[in-house]
Amino acid sequence: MNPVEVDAVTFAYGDVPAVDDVSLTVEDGEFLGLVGPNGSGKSTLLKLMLGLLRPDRGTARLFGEPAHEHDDGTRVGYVAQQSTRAAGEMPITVREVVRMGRYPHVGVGRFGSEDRTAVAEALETVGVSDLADRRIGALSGGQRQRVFIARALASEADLLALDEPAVGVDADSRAAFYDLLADLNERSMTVILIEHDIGVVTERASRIVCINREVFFHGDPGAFTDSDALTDAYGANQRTLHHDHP
Ligand SMILES: Nc1ncnc2c1ncn2[C@@H]1O[C@H](COP(=O)(O)OP(=O)(O)OP(=O)(O)O)[C@@H](O)[C@H]1O
Repeated sequence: MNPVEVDAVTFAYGDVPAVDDVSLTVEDGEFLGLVGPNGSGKSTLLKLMLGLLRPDRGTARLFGEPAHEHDDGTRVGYVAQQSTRAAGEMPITVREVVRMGRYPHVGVGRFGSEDRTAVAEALETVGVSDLADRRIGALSGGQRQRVFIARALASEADLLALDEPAVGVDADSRAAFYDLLADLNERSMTVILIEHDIGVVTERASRIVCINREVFFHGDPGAFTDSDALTDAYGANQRTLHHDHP
């Protein structure tokens, strides 16, 4: 079953159009890079895919269900724009953040040894076990992103959706973080990454979608680099679009 299927989705914030007639499938195990200029609708499209917004027209399905009905907190790990920065204000430890990933599984029940093991393994996988008892605010931006990935892993997510997760993080930590994403993807995690650094995405993603309200390109990274999609999308006057891409 495909993690994400959006069909002819259109969305506006009041009279501000954000996404126009976008159809897109994210297949199990792929690493999708979602790119486009500022304000081109990337975050909005991701929220539509995850059911955090409901389309004005068209349909969005998440693991086969209407996306907005998929609200049980499992299968999807979402790292929203700036969320790692906001987390810096939270007076809780790294381990506590990762434990939150178990809540959908634990429900009103007790946190058992299986849950503790899942948390420990998630911390280990992203390489932050030694920081587990530190306050999240005492971590660097790069370390914090890893903690959010660990939370998703602890929740046994099959899909990681990240909205510019590395804003404000130094170049070395960013590269290491993206390598971690590529690693997880190789171990069968489906990844959707919004990223403004085109180099980062074309190096690591298996497929690229470039949007500026509409889809300008959808295909493999090599073809994207060789195409005019980038210039078209970035140069587009949105009301007088002229392009040949589906
Ligand atoms: N909550 C909101 N209320 C009103 N308009 C919004 C809201 N969020 C986004 N928009 C508008 O919708 C359009 C698409 O925004 P969106 O954040 O999806 O783009 P983006 O490609 O993710 O941008 P960026 O790369 O700058 O983060 C923009 O014109 C933006 O100003």
